[in-house]
Amino acid sequence: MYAFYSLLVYIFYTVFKKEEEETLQGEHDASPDEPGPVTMETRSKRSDGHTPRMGKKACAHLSESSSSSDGDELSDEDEEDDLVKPACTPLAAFLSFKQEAEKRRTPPLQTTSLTESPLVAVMSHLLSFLEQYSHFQQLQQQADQYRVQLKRHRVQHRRQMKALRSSYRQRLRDKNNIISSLEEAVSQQQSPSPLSEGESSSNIGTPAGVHRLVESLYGLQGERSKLRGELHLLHSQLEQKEQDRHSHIRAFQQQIDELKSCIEEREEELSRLRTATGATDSEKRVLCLSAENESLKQSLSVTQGLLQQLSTIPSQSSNMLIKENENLRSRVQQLESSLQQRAEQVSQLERRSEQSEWRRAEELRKREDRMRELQLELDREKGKEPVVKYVTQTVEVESAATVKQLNKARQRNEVLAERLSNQNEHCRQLEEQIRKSDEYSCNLQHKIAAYEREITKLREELLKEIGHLEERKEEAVRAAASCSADHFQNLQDQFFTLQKRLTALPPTLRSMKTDYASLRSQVRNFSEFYGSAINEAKKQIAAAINQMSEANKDLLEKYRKEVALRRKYHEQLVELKGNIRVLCRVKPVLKEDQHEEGQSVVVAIDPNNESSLTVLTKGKGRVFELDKVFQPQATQEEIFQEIEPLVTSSIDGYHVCIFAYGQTGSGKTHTMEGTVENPGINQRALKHLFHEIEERKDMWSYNVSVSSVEIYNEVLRDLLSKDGEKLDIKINPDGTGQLHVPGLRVIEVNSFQHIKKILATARRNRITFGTQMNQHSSRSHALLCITVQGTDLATGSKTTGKLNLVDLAGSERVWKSGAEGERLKEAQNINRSLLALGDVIQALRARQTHVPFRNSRLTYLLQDSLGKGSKTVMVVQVSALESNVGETLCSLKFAQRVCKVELGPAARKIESGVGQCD
Ligand SMILES: Nc1ncnc2c1ncn2[C@@H]1O[C@H](COP(=O)(O)OP(=O)(O)OP(=O)(O)O)[C@@H](O)[C@H]1O
Repeated sequence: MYAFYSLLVYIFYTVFKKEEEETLQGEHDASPDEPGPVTMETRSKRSDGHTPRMGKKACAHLSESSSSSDGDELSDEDEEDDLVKPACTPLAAFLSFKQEAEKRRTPPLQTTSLTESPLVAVMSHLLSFLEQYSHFQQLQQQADQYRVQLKRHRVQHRRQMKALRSSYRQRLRDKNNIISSLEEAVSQQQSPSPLSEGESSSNIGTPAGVHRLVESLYGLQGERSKLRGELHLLHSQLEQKEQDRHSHIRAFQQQIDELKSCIEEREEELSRLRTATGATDSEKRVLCLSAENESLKQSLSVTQGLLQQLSTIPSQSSNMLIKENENLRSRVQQLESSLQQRAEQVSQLERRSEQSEWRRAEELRKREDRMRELQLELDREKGKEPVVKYVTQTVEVESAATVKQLNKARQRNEVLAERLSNQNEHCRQLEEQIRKSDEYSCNLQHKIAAYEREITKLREELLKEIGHLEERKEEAVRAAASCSADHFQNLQDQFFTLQKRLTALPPTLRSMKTDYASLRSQVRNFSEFYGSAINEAKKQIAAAINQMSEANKDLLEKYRKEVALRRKYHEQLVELKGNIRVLCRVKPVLKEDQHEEGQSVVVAIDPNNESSLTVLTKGKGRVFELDKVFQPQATQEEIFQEIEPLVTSSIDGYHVCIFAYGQTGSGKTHTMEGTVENPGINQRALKHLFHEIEERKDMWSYNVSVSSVEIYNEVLRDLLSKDGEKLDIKINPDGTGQLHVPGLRVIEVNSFQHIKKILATARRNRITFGTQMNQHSSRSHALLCITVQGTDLATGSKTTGKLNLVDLAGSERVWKSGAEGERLKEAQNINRSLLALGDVIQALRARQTHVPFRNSRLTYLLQDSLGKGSKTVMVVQVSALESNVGETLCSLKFAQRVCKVELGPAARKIESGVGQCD
């Protein structure tokens, strides 16, 4: 390694030594007239500030050769000196590098981490550098020679030109003198002098004298024109010479430019090589700085372009913003006006609602007063049936009126709800619009922020550029001291142009600044105004929504109150009448029922009294008082209207039983089941049930389950199961004491459509046969049991309501129906179970401690619905025909007995979150 370094140092030393020797040799060999190549030493000395030998020689030579020249030539010499000077700088740098290398050679070699391959690389770089450098030197020398030759030629040419010019001028001056003297002479001859007047007069007087004078004058004039021609010729020659000189100068200048470009190329190559071979940091820095300078120049031009663009952008964007601002302002005004309209509508609705509420409250107060009066009257005259009936009728009338009013209120509520939904939709649209406006404003602010950033960036760049230019100016001023006059002039020109550009820039910047400031203030004002307008609009919308929701809440509250009141009235009514209600439906006389011609109708109904019915028997009219008697033409809907409140009670957690009783063929199945086109109580009740559940879904959640059984010949059968297995009635092992049927299929239903299918299945599975009295006689009691379990969403309390819909088998007189065999057995079982039902009713009416529920499957199964705290409705079906008068009387007598049963106040089956409280 040491050997390698020694070799490297030796190579360096040898190369530089050789160069020094060559330089010294060149110096000694150089003649004073022809300056030799400029050596490293001379250049280094020049760079160090010493008088260069070569410079001295050149100066001596030039001063010798131009001893007769004027001040212009001296300036040319200076110029030559300046032309030579820049070539010394790289050489000086290289020499300093060499000195450093020599310095490094002296200390002992340190341990180095260089391996063989980097050293080889360094050596190869150095060799290539030396090679390049020698080539560069040659080029420099050539350039110097060319420069000196050019200078010499130029000086010689100028001298020649000056000499020529002066000789021609001299000659011209001589000729002019001659011409002027001749002209003087001629003028003297033409104007006779007063001193020689006598002599002249004597000469003029002779023709020979005059002739001589004229001849001499002509001769002089000819000579003069000749001289003028010569002068012209000289002038043209001079011009030609001048042109030649110019062409020579141009050619030389061209050669100099080519050489300069060649030198620049070489210098660039050398700088590249230097960078590659590990040039000093300062050189690298210079290169980087020059590159940065170039990039800054480019960025300055880009910046200027951007500034020009930006000077136009703010005005455009500000116009856009102003337009947008106006649009948004108008939009906000529209929103405000629409909000005002909505607020007015809401206030109108509120006023109307208040008025209707006030009227309703007034009516309710009156009704309550009336109820109280009636109650008092009832209490006073308890036991007097007519009064009860009167009260009942009055309450019914009032209840019907309340129902109508409630329907109206419901319709009004629906309209209001629709309006509210419209309002909500509009509010949503407004909110959407506001949201979009917000987004747009946000985008604008982003754009403005981007502009701001760009402007700050540009400003920073501009300031940097100004600083850079200032630095360059200072550098130029510094360099001016050492530069030639032309170069200084160029720099000065550049500086002035830059200064002009700098002075031209601020107005643009100022205008841009003012534009930007105005735009920013506009945007700030706009965003403030827009933000406040949006906030105001939002507040108004929120207030309107609150008002609407308040109004809606009020209406809902009123509606709930109305419903609760209605329920209360109904309960009061039921309690007044007793918890068993008996309705009577008279079957219309159908063609198929008139087995014998001329059968008369024995049942009469008073159109003014809906609760009494008269049966003509044996010439006498027997009046039966029931809760309600329906005309033969009464529709299924009318029947259901009467039952509807009880169905609602089952949702509230009451046990309700609705059963149809009557002789065979009297229309029980028609009333309970109906037909597909004209459904009966079962379907309507379930429909109503689901409707009520839907209405209460905000406060309650319900589970509805259904089971269906038939009791045929005292045997319990599942109507929803195909296997027809016998079922048994047992006490529920859960300890509640309630009955249940193990193995009974209970289906949970969640829609009316679902339950329709279940009803169809039950109907299909029920046993029917044709009898003399009914072609499709139901030979069993059918029970449809609906259990409604409700959960209060607010409190968590649970209710369990039951709705038993019973289609009893028809009682029949065996002798009359002609039943035999199986039909006879069926009829006997049917009659037995109906008798058991009668016994139960009797026991309940008589308030016996023991009620024989277990005497039949029917009564056992209906125990829950016929017991205390239940609500029961019996629809007694009667035929109006004379042939059925006996059965009609029996049914009506039974119905009247049922009417007298008191089940006591109905109890709601409700279970709180903690325990059960019936
Ligand atoms: N109100 C009515 N309007 C029209 N038709 C009726 C009415 N009531 C009953 N009917 C008709 O009378 C016939 C017998 O009625 P339904 O089967 O309902 O009697 P029922 O009491 O159920 O008899 P059973 O006890 O034998 O089953 C049916 O064809 C039915 O359509």
